[in-house]
Amino acid sequence: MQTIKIALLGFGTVGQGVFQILNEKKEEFRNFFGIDVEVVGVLIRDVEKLRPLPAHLFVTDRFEDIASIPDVDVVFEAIVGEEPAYSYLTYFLERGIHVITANKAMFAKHGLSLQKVAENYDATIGYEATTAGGVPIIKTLKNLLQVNEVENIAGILNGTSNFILSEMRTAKCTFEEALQNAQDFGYAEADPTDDVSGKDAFRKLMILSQLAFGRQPSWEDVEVRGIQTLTLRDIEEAEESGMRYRHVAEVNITGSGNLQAVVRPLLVGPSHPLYTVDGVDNAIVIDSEYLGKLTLIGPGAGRFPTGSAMVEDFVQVISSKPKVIIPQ
Ligand SMILES: NC(=O)C1=CN([C@@H]2O[C@H](COP(=O)(O)OP(=O)(O)OC[C@H]3O[C@@H](n4cnc5c(N)ncnc54)[C@H](OP(=O)(O)O)[C@@H]3O)[C@@H](O)[C@H]2O)C=CC1
Ligand SMILES: N[C@@H](CC=O)C(=O)O
Repeated sequence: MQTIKIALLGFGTVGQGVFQILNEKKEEFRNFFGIDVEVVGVLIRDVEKLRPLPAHLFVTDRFEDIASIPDVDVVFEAIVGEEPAYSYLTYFLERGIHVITANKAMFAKHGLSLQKVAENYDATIGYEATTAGGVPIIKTLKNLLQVNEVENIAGILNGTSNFILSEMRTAKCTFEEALQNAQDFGYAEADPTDDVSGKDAFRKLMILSQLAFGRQPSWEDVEVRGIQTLTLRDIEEAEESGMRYRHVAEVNITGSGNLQAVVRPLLVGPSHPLYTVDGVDNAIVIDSEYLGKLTLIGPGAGRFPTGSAMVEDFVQVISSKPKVIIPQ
């Protein structure tokens, strides 16, 4: 049986989710695809940290160690920030190694360039997990775009912000308490300022814009506001008047072909499609030419939803690339 060798970059919330799912699905990979899946190396930053990893598994803080493992087929990347992630992924793609990433800070800026590298070297880059956690927004948009022009995308793209707003409203906790809970659940970014300032939702919106419209608006033209200034009183007052705060990111194309985007807290009423979306869920409303409005809702962050999105990309890679699975 053929063995697919995997390297993991990052072993935090997301990396651990991927590792666990790959292990739990070993039998299915054997039965359905006729492959053995083996994690051959894990890159982390701090080798002193205790980790739930088998003792025999190769763990290192040196990229060169991972890069020199022979015959790696697929790399999962779940580290933090633009660099060194962009350089690492370029390195693998240029060697024809398939890459699956959850790193939206890197992908919003360098996604297009990485996709070109992947194409040039007959490799694949999967990025479902960069946007809306476990919600299959990237594959849905790709499908839809085969027939439709997209006109507008609007949604809740940051699970931490939605979780905080929901906790403040339902459990009456303070912003700080709710944020601490989101961090404890593994929803928040390493630097949660990115979540509550709207920056994380903005990056995801740019990834969606690139896919839906083939381009992004100029970043400096996009108004980006987060939820960090909302108080418990603001949220209570909204509730008293039958409204709820949602953190909404939106991009649309105008009649003259310009892109307009905005990221901000919005007051919505009961008839709004985002009114009932609570907790860590994300929701995206796509308005397109023939289909009209399609709404996707589901877990927008966390170990297993994000890990699942990455392993789904992996299945896509192994089932569509003949050079990964050599037909028997
Ligand atoms: N948490 C979530 O729900 C989601 C996260 N993401 C994205 O996935 C990525 C990972 O997130 P998450 O797992 O939550 O983050 P964590 O902080 O939990 O884990 C990050 C992991 O990457 C390692 N790491 C960080 N920087 C480097 C580096 N320069 N070189 C080598 N290893 C490094 C860390 O090593 P060490 O353990 O030694 O510190 C750690 O194992 C991020 O880009 C995030 O934006 C995407 C969707 C959802
Ligand atoms: N911090 C992010 C994680 C997923 O992308 C979020 O809360 O949405």
